[in-house]
Amino acid sequence: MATAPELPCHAAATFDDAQAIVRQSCAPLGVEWVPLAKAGRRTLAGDAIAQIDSPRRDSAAMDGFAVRSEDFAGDFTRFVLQGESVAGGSQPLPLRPGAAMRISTGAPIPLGADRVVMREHARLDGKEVILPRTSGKPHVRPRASDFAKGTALLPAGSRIGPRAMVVAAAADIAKLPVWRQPRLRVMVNGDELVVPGNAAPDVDTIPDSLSEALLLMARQWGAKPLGTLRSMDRVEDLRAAAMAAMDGTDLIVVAGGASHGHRDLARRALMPLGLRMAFAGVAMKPGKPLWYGRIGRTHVLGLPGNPTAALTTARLFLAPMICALSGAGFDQALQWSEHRLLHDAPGRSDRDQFLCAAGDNAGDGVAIIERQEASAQMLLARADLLVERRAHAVPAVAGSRVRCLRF
Ligand SMILES: Nc1nc2c(c(=O)[nH]1)N[C@H]1C(S)=C(S)[C@@H](COP(=O)(O)OP(=O)(O)OC[C@H]3O[C@@H](n4cnc5c(N)ncnc54)[C@H](O)[C@@H]3O)O[C@H]1N2
Ligand code: MOO
Repeated sequence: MATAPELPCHAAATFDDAQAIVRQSCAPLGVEWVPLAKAGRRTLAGDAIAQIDSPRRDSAAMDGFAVRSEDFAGDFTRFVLQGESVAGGSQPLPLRPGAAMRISTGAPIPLGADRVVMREHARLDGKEVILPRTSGKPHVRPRASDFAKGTALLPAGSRIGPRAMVVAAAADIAKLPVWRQPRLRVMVNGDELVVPGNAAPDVDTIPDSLSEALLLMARQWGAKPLGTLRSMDRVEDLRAAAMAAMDGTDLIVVAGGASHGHRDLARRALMPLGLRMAFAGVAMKPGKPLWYGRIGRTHVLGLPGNPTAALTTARLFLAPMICALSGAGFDQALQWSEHRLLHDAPGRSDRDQFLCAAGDNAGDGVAIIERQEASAQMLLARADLLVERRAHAVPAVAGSRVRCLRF
């Protein structure tokens, strides 16, 4: 890791350098075994292996009658009824020649039978049943025809969502090896900040609009949010908050206090705790004050205080960090896609820009939102994409394709 730059810092790193530093610094935290019920949204650290065959035995695919195909003598044949096989029942006796066994979907097929005639095609007559000759599907699911015991059903690296959960449960897996979730704490600082819902009576205050959003983003990308610590604009306050934040935490996100103001104290407060900086300042817009370092094993990401800048940089840095720490891989959160610009995008910038934009619902069009102020917040209500405009890029005309990230 690079050594701590002197304060005040300049926009030291390029966006690509900063991404490379963070990518290299964030390795998966370790493996733990969790019960299936706790495995949702976690990332597999090893393959999920089938513990049983599915189906477990040759089974009926329909409710009806199990028969031998060779017993059919004409278009309709009369069979003697021989007991019943039900789902959850044990293997029935072998089917006698000329007999039909009542059977339900999922029930084991008696030895000798090779076909199930559906219930709705059968005519019962006392202790016998008259069945039509059918040449279609035999309605038998052979043992292990879905998967066999020992098969790797979900590869390491899969995220457990509802579909994977069905597969793991069907495989009779009790516990899964998953990567440990990074435990994350948010620190916000500012004398002006109050818990949302408490600002109205005092014009000197504003709602803390970042804490819950950052915790939510963290949870969405696979972290275990531990909560927020708020502090006033005093070094001692911040330091006390940071000491509390360190406890059992893998990743601290500090929002605000990142810039050059004499009250922007975040790094100054954390230095005596052993903070080692990797970069402070990135040539990007928004996000110039972004910084990253470590205190021991704890990662510390410093976001600019301006809310849209904070959320944009969190999407570009925090989300991939969480994915990397939780075994899903840094790039899991950086799935760029190309969209068609709905208007000209003029202007060259000397910094890489990541602009709030709105996709059109119908196609792959995207419109950059006009007022791009890092302190603005209302635009986030409709900014579902970030458009990348690299430094010194030539102006883009309507219809050209731009790289975008889901925001
Ligand atoms: N002289 C300079 N001034 C500024 C620079 C610069 O390079 N030189 N950079 C500007 C940029 S870019 C940004 S972004 C901001 C970032 O400043 P800080 O990270 O130090 O953030 P604060 O000063 O603490 O706050 C800035 C602004 O954001 C509001 N804020 C902070 N936290 C929250 C929160 N949790 N919820 C809602 N709003 C929050 C805070 O009230 C301030 O209005 O600095 C520029 N200045
Ligand atoms: O870059 Mo600041 O992060 O523009 O608002």
